[in-house]
Amino acid sequence: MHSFVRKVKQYIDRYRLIEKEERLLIACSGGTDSVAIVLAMKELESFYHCELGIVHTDHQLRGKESAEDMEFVKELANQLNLPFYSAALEVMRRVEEEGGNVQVICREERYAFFNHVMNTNSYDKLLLGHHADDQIETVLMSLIRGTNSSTITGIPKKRPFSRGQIIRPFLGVTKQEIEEYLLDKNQLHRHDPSNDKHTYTRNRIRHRLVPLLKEENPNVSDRIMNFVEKQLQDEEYLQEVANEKYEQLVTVNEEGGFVIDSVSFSTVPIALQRRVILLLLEYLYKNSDILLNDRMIESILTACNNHDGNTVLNLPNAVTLTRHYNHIQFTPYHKEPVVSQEIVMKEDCWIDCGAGFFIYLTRNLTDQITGEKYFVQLEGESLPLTIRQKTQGDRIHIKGMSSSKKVSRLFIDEKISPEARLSWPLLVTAKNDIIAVIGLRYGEQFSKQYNSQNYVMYLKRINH
Ligand SMILES: Nc1ncnc2c1ncn2[C@@H]1O[C@H](COP(=O)(O)OP(=O)(O)OP(=O)(O)O)[C@@H](O)[C@H]1O
Repeated sequence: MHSFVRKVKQYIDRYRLIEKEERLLIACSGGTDSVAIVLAMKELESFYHCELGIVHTDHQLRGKESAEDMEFVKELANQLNLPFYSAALEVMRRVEEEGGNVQVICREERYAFFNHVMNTNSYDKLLLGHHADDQIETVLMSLIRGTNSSTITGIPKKRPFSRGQIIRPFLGVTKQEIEEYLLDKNQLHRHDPSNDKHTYTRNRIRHRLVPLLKEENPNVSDRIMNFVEKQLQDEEYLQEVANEKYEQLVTVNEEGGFVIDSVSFSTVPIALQRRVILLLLEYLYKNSDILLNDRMIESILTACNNHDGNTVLNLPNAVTLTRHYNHIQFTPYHKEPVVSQEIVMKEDCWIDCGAGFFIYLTRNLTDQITGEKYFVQLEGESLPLTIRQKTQGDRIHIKGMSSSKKVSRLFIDEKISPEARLSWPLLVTAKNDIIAVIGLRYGEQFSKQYNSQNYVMYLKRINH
C-alpha cells in the first residue's frame, strides 16, 4: 500500500469514517484532490469490501472546458470500472430567473444532484476531497472574520447528509502530499476550478498567510488539526450540558414567550449561558434569514446579567427581550413585520429616508445640488413615491436582469447585516412596485441618460 494511502487509512480508521461493506459515492470534480480520492479509495476498496461509485456535475460555466472535465472523470470511472453518474446543471438559467450568487446556486444544485444519486442508488456515504490546507484556511478565516458559534471547529470530517453522511477522508493530509501521490501514480488531473472561485480573503490566506505559518512550523497543519479536534470534543460535551441546562432554565408561557429566571441563569457559567442563549435564538429565528452574530449574543448576555433596573432590548424580526426584576422574557412577534416608517416623497426637498440616506427628487438637473445623481423615468400613475422598509415577499426588478429578485435575497448577497436589513429604505411607487433599494441597487426605471421628461434623484449618504 502506498504510504500516502496508509496515512489516509489511519485517519479513516481513527475516526471510523468508513465501515466495512458500505456503498461509497465519490464526488469527483476532476481536480487534484478528488482524483486522488478516487485512486486512494480504489486502493482501499478490497480492505473495506466497499462498493465505489463516482459522481460529477457540470455547472456549464466554463463552456467546452467544463464539458471536457466531465469527459475526463467519465473516462477515469471507465478505466477503474466504477459506476459513473453525471448531470449537466442549468445554473445560469436559475441565476437569470432568481438572481443570487452563482457559487451558492452551483453548490445548491450540486448537492441536490448528489442527494438524488445517493437516494436512487442506495449509497451510504458521499466522499469529498477537502484536505488539511482547506482546513487551515477555514480555521484562519473564522478567526479573522469572526464566527457566531462559540468554538472554531473548521470543516467537519463527517456530517449527516441525504440517506447517510458526507465524509472527508483527506482532512488529515496536505495538498502537497496529495500532489506527490498523484505524481507517483503518474495520474493526470484537470485544472482545479476551486482555486478560481474562492473569495479574495480565502485566496489571500492561502497564498500569503499559510506559507508564512508553514515556514514557522512545517507541521502547522497537524497542529491545527489537533486544535480543531480538541475543540470539537470539548464542544460536543458543552453542547450536551447546554441542552440539559436549556431544559432546566427555559420555560414557555401562555402567550408563547420564552421565560428564564435571571437568578438561576446567573449561577450558570458564562460558557453555558452563551450556549443556552444560542439554542434559544436558533429556535426563535429558525425560519428566517437572520444571521446570529457575536454582538447580538453579547448584548443579550449583558441584558440578562444586568441586575440593576429593568431592561428592554429590541431584537431582529420584532423579537423583544424584557427583563423585569428576576423575570427575563423573549417575546416573538407573530404577525407580519410592521412597516415602521412610511414617507411620501415630495418633489424639490431633501428627505431623510433613514439608515443614513437623504434623497432629493426634482424635475430639473441642477449643479446646485450635491450628491450622487440618478435619472428616473416615472409614469403619472407611479406617483407619489414612498419610502418604506422591506415587508415579506418584496421583489425588485433590477436593471439588466431578466426577472425580478427577492429583496431579502439581495440583502444576503450584498452582505447587509440582519439589523440593517430591517431599517433599509426602499423606494416604492404608488402601485407598490419597488424601484430602488436605496444606495444598493436600482430598478429598470433608472437610466444613465438625462432627458427632460425624467426625474432626477440626488442621494446623499451620511455616516457611510
Ligand atoms: N463539479 C463537481 N462534481 C463533483 N464533485 C465536486 C464538484 N465540485 C466540487 N466537488 C467535490 O467537492 C469537493 C470540494 O470542492 P471545492 O473546494 O471546489 O468546493 P467548496 O465550494 O470549497 O466546498 P463545498 O462543496 O463544501 O461547498 C471536491 O474535492 C469534490 O469532492
